[in-house]
This record gives sequence, structure tokens and C-alpha cells, in this order.
Amino acid sequence: QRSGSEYNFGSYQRLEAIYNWMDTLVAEHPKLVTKVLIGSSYENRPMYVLKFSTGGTNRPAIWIDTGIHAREWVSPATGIWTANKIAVDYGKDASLTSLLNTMDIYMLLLANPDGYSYTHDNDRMWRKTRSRSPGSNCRGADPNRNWDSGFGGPGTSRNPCSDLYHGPSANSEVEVSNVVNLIKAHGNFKSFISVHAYSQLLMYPHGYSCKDIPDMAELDTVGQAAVKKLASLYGTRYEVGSICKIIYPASGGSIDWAYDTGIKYSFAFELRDTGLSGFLLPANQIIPTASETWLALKHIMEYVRDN
Ligand SMILES: CS(=N)(=N)C[C@@H](Cc1ccccc1)C(=O)O
Ligand SMILES: [Zn+2]
Repeated sequence: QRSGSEYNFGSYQRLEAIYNWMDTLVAEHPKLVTKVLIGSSYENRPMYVLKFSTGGTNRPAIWIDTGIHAREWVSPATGIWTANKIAVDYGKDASLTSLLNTMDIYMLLLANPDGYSYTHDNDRMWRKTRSRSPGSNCRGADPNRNWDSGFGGPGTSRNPCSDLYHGPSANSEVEVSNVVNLIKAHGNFKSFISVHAYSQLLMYPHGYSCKDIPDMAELDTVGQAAVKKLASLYGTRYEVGSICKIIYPASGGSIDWAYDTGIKYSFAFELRDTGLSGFLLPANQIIPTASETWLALKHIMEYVRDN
């Protein structure tokens, strides 16, 4: 279907509809957007990254992933709206256009496709991947505890039945190793942004330690300015801080790995709301959430472009 017409950005869509929509986005903006297959999930679903590029080779790049936790539906919904916004606004929004004339943006909209599918067909509250654990009837590892950053440390579990199960080893989840391989092969990412829900937070590393990172002051300043712009639309209030300090210790998280691998501008969003609806955010809040989040994302990307 044409992305501009039939696809309803204001509703939660099944995996198949999102994949179809990606194809229409590429078809409608062939000079800007390409679909890059970075590998398959545990259950053999393709993992596609949308690459926004106006040319060059291996330009400095910004990474955005949504949907790593399956039940956090407003995350991929926001990613889809954002991908469309970037495609539509290129050539119209001077700041975005200048960014895309010098940098690339990579978006992984469904970072945990097996889990996302499972929340539609089996268990709305599923969080993890769907991998099998030898010796256990429980399935899946937390893809946000499986990265090689303080792996197995505080805020994780070695019990395959726990929602915080870190997996048998770092990068054991193919959904994680597919991303790690791309980031390493590319080698020129300047920013790594992972979008979660809920709590209305904008966080920076670390989760595996509460010690301030060397770039803490800078990332905090960027974060504070970003959430100020977010709040300017509807007054939605976000808090800014390190993962460990602002919520809890969490080891093996993606943005900790990204930061420690040298990607300075690494952030995690926790979108709406603060617990009233939680993971079951009503669909009528998708577009408002995506619209306000865009102001924060744009601020971060502009800062990365200019620094
Ligand atoms: C509610 S939640 N599960 N999205 C919170 C999310 C916080 C976090 C984000 C990035 C890195 C580490 C930790 C998590 O526990 O994985
Ligand atoms: Zn999450």
C-alpha cells in the first residue's frame, strides 16, 4: 500500500503490515531510503534496517532502534512515524536536509521481531526474544541485557525464566549479534539511540555502573536541551540522567556497549507514559508521542551533526 495513504500511523500494526509499509516507503523515496537486510531473527524473520542516505560512502552515521522489548508497542509505532517524517521532510526542513547531506541515518524499526509477533498472537506482555534455553522450558533472553557491556552484572538474572535473563553469553541472541556485526563493520557511527517505553526518561550510559562516564556533563546538557524541546509541544515532562542513577542498575544494555565501543552520543528513550497505561498506551497517543519525541531526536541529531 502507499505509505502516505492506507497505512494508519495512529494505530498499532502487526509485523506483516510494518514490513509491507517499509517497502512502500522505499518505493516512494528511492533516492533516499534503502532497505538493508542485516540478518534473521531466531525464528528466521528478516531483520531490515532502513538506511537514509543521500550519497557518499560510509558517511558518519546515526543509529536508531525501536522495538527491542516486544511489549513496548509505542516504540516501533514512534519509529515508523519518525521514518516517514524523515523521508517526507528531507528537502523541506533545512536542518534535516543539511544533516542528511553529510550523515546517514540507520533505523531498525523491529529490533525483536519474534517477540513483537508473539505479543500480537500469544502474550501481549512478552518482553524478551523467543530463543530456546537448553535445560529449561522457559523461552527467550532479555535483548537489552545481552550486549557485551558488563555482561551478567547487576540488574540481570541467570534464570532463563526471568524477564531479566541475560542469555548464556554476550551476543548469544542473534537479534543482538546482527546489530553488533553491522555497527562494527560500518565503524563510523557517531550516535546510538535505543527507544523503549515507558517512564518518560532520556538516559545516557552507564547502566552497569553508577560511576559518572567521562562525557557525562556533555550528554546531560544535550539531554536536558532535548527534553526541553520535547516538552514545548504538549508539556510532556521527561527526566534526564544515567540509566543506573535514574532507574536502576542494568548490565548488558545496548547503549552501554555502544558508548564503550566509542559511540559517544549514546542515549535511551523511555517514551510515554509514567505508568497510568504503561505498556498498554492507547493508540490515540501514538502520533502525539512520536511528534514530541521528534523534537528531542532532531535536537540530538543536530548536535551530533555539529560536533
Ligand atoms: C521499561 S524498560 N524495560 N524499557 C527499562 C529499560 C531501561 C534501560 C534502557 C537502556 C539500557 C538499559 C536499561 C530496561 O530495563 O531494559
Ligand atoms: Zn524496554
